[in-house]
Amino acid sequence: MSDQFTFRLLATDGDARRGEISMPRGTIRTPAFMPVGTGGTVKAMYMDQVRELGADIILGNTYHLMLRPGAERMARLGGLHEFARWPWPILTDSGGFQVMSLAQLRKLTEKGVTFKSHIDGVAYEMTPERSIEIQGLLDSDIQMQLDECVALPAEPAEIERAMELSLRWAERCKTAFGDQPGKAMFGIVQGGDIAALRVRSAEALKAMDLKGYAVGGLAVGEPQSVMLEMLEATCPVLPAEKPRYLMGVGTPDDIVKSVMRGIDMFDCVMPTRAGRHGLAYTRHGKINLKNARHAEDPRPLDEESACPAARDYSRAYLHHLVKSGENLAGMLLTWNNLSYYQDLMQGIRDAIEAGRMADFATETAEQWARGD
Ligand SMILES: Nc1nc2c(CCNCC3CCCC3)c3[nH]c(NCCc4ccccc4)nc3cc2c(=O)[nH]1
Repeated sequence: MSDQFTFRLLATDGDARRGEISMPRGTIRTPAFMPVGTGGTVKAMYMDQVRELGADIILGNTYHLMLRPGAERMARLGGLHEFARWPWPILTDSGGFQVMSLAQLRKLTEKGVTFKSHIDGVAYEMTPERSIEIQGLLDSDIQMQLDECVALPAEPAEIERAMELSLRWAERCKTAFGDQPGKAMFGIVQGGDIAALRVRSAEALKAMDLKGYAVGGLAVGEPQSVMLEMLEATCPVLPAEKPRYLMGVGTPDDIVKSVMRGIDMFDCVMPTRAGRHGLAYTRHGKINLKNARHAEDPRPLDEESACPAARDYSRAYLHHLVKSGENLAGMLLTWNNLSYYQDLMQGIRDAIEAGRMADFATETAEQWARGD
């Protein structure tokens, strides 16, 4: 059977890449932003709205879904695509990052991590093998290896230990995943803020000949400059013909700068979480609709947007909804924010094809700085 997971480079502009991932469930245009659908839902959105905004792929969360409704139950219900009515590609994180940030009483050993559910205190063990098994039960299209991500700043010895453990877990995940045509398992580069460890991690993962590579261990408290330096150290080592996914990133500015250093895929809770907290992302920068200055502003967020949430509602109305705690506030602002992020990605893809990524970066930064 011909390989059903392919990545094609369509254009490059400096280190920026315009590409396309083809999978049985659909095509992913890169650079891509992947909306986060933690518990099988992109919060405050209907799935067909998410699709209409231009999302080719969404994220699911192994940690949340294994706790509720449960991986075996999800499989009995036909898998996550059927459950959530999203027939296109889904990428699932391995759960390790969420365990370390959400679960209680975590114990990490060579074998894996044991923890108690933050929902009902039930004890679980997550090993590389079980993480891949759960992602398979969810019928995930792109599965992430189980890894250990350390928060920064951290001691070099600690960063090295976690990086080397993650490499051993990558081997175990590769073995557990086996050969699943049409699906992919991505390795995750670790190494904290130490370039030499990043290079060692990337070289070792490259030797495993995986279908794609994530850069993890970033957006965990380090300055943007350090994150960008780590990308400059890591991306040149990764195979050019495989996709690169920067986990948990980020703001529009993070995304533009990371694309220019060779990243193809992004995920972040920012646009959805911020939307539920009254924050709007627009071409002119971030707007906090809680602020009283919007109370009588009749203008929409962005009259040139194709998204009704950005074009048809006054800031005064959005301010009212936010102050009143209305559900519609989170719905409209999430709709606006995801629309803005997908428009940003479309702008980036067009700019790379036109060989004008540097100009695009300058223009967008000027617009954000202008505010309104
Ligand atoms: N396996 C793994 N996952 C990581 C993640 C989770 C990515 N989103 C997963 C989705 C799956 C479902 C939920 C999320 C990260 N997220 C961040 N930063 C988020 C920073 C942030 C925090 C809050 C708001 C905005 C940004 N760094 C990350 C590093 C790693 C990593 O090394 N390994």
